[in-house]
Amino acid sequence: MSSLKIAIQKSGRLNEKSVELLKNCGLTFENYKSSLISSVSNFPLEILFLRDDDIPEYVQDGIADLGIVGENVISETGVNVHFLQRLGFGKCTLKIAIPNESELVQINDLEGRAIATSYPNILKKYLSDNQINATIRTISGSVEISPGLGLSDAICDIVSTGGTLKSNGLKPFADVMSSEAILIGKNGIEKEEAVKELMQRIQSVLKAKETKYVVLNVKRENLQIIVDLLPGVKSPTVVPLAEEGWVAVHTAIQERDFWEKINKLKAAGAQGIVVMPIEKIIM
Ligand SMILES: Nc1ncnc2c1ncn2[C@@H]1O[C@H](COP(=O)(O)OP(=O)(O)OP(=O)(O)O)[C@@H](O)[C@H]1O
Ligand SMILES: O=P(O)(O)OC[C@H]1O[C@H](OP(=O)(O)OP(=O)(O)O)[C@H](O)[C@@H]1O
Ligand SMILES: [Mg+2]
Repeated sequence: MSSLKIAIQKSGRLNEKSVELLKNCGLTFENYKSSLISSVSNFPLEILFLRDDDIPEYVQDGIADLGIVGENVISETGVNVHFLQRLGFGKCTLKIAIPNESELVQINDLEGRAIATSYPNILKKYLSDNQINATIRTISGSVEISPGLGLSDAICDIVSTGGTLKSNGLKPFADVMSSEAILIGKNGIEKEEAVKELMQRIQSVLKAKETKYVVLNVKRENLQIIVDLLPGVKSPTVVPLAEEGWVAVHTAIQERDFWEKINKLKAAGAQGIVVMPIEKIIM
């Protein structure tokens, strides 16, 4: 069987999580920083380590079959690729930001102003959708320093914690797009058996990540309240404890419901609650 090729970021914000995801899918490969291509020994896949800006076009042109890249970069390059899976990491927002002391109040106030960005195409579309004429100054990095240097009145760049804006005396002004890492494929690749297999593995890893395994002890008389709170993947496993009248309940709960459920479980008499990560969930 000929190998598929997947392009991931060589270094930077998405590299570590992309490698971790592929390893969690059971793929075995060398991850030397110096090698730009690595073969997976137990799956028909080669990994190309690239600058993230190049990944969408490599996938569109079929040089790579698959890629992991930020939605922002896909939009900026305007490629025609297939979105296979949102991956839940690399979450950020592309925002317009202005100096703290700026007199701009609403987005229409950007009319006639200069905005520095590494995302000229996304910004151009945003401005045109909002019928604003502004000058776009394209720079490739360290965008946040440009208002301080007198190069622009505003910036359009990626924000996550907001720390970089703050330390450069800027404040958020408008949200342009939200983004996360996406698995993309060249058109038609989703029909390949190996891609289906890889997608199934990725989905089971993602599903496991958002779920926790919970074990707790409860008096049998309170069991029904606990079972009602914990539907589990199918239904909870209930096993008797050595101590008469007590049972252990094993189940899975969604990470997002975690604290709310844990407090309700404690209120319902649950004791010795142990919460564990899950590696994979195969449905
Ligand atoms: N602060 C952040 N928090 C979360 N995700 C981010 C953050 N900054 C960037 N990202 C996401 O990670 C992607 C890669 O960011 P990074 O800063 O590593 O890009 P880069 O410097 O252009 O890398 P390359 O050297 O590959 O061209 C971005 O396109 C975006 O999707
Ligand atoms: O809101 P924050 O959490 O501060 O993150 C935002 C910063 O993160 C990204 O840069 P990165 O640190 O990846 O460096 P780079 O621009 O050199 O790629 C982005 O370009 C912002 O500058
Ligand atoms: Mg880049």
